[in-house]
Amino acid sequence: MRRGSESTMLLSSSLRGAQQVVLLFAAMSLLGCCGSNGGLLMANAKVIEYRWDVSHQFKSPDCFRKLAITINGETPGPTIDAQQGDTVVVVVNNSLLTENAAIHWHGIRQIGTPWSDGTEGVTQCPIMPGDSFVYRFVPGTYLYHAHYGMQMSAGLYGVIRVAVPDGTVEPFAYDFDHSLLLNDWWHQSTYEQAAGLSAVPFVWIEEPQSLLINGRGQFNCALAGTTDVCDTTAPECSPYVLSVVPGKTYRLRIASLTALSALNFEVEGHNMTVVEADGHYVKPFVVKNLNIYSGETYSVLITADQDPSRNYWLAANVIARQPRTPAGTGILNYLHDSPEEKPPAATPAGPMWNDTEYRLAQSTALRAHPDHILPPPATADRMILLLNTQNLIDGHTRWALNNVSFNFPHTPYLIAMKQNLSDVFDERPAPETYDYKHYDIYNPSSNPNATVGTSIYRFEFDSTVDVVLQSANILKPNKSETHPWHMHGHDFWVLAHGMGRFDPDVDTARFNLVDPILKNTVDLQPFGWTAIRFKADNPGVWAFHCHVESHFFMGMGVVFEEGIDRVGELPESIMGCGKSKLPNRS
Ligand SMILES: O=C1O[C@H]([C@@H](O)CO)C(O)=C1O
Repeated sequence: MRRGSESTMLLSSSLRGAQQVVLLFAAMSLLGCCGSNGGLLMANAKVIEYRWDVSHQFKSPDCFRKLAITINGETPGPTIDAQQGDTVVVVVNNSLLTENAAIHWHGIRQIGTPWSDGTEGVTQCPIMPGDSFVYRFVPGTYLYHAHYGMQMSAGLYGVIRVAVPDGTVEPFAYDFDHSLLLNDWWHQSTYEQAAGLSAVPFVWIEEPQSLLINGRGQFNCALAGTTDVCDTTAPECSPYVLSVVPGKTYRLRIASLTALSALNFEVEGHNMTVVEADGHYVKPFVVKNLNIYSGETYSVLITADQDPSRNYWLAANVIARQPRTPAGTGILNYLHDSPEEKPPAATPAGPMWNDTEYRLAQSTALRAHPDHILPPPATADRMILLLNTQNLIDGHTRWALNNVSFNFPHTPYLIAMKQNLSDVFDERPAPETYDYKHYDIYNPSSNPNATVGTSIYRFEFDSTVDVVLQSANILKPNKSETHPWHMHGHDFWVLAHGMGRFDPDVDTARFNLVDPILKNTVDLQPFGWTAIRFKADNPGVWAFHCHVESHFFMGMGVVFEEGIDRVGELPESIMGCGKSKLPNRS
């Protein structure tokens, strides 16, 4: 079982160089080894080194030219391909001319290496020259992306695939393995977007211009008004083509790093069997359409068993918000002489965007694979209710949890706590609940004011915590939104989803304690609630936030701490900003 079988990093880097940060990942053995500070590399373990140069480049992923943040000139960046037991070394050269960077390894739990999580303001200072980090991987499908400002939607992202060790059999079989990374894409720069979100009056980012499949989309250049910046014939924006051999079975690792959009993905004419979610095996179930929220990964199996005399669409459609973006398309290619030949059918339109019941049905269908169930503790030591609201603070539109909108300090919490720095964050406990008996989730709040805060939730080490996310009406009447919540440093059990107001006296009876799936990202539906449980067993400080980049930017997140006294000496490499840089740190 994956939880508890991870072990601690064993390598550190001696590499140093101007503008370079060295990231080391050690994927440790699952096979019964390793206490919390030990670790053996598997007999056939490899060290895989990646050298990444992060820079601004003009790119045209959807045919429209725009400044993007790239890795080695590309967006998405390279796929990290490793096998459990391998050590992955990523040497990052920060060539952004005027910006820092931070890269979060999304889904990697960082047990024993909380400083390696890559979250600016929470676990580390932004990437500075000469830093070195150690990371570890467990098998599954994960993601990496910027966790600094709004650099994620500028293109700084990619996929991590960790294969099981040789000789380990997965609970399903396939012939080929492909990754499909889904993104949404705006033509406005993220700097303009951030300025608008912070402005009074508020300027919303609106819906994306395009949806991308593996970094490729097709914007209708006629709408751009000028051919100087938009060229539909640019090879960069030709559709992504997945070529298949009739009769073969494909594992598609479908991953979403959208900045805003929830998506529905389908392969025209082909059923998909869902077998993995967020790095955990699921009880297989068949779908024609897959809902996927930002920060989630799924593996599905498809068999190329359809009429081989034509091609088929790969299609992603916006759901959960009124779509103003055409489908993102690619081609499933049976015709090896004409890989880009358009399929002879209309682009799949996906389900109704506002069919919440349909989305809820998929979310509740996700169960742990019968042979890979790790049951949750039967009871929790603490329950936190988090009311998600949109608020006005001094005229600014913000998101808040229990009326506190998160504003993270630029001295990372992890460093502040280990170094006993004072005045970095509000040390009063963050609010545990809200007035759930009386709060009307179906109407805009009668008092939209909230406060901005930096307080956090502190857990007793190894305790069991339930968090219930409650969504509510936004500032406008008759509207509530969908939020994908992502937790750093942990996988959590998804105990239940429900519609309406969560009542702890009644709804805890609905918790699935038998075969809940472990995930790191979960959807919260409009006017609904989602209950999760986790063990506070990973010493460190961890963000838990809405994975909609603009919502996190507008305060939609909280911070958890557990076992800070068990965190070893911090590597100097993570320090180098804010108060932690000062020689006199008290
Ligand atoms: O945070 C958001 O702000 C807008 C809207 O609610 C206010 O214009 C929107 O759709 C969001 O998701």
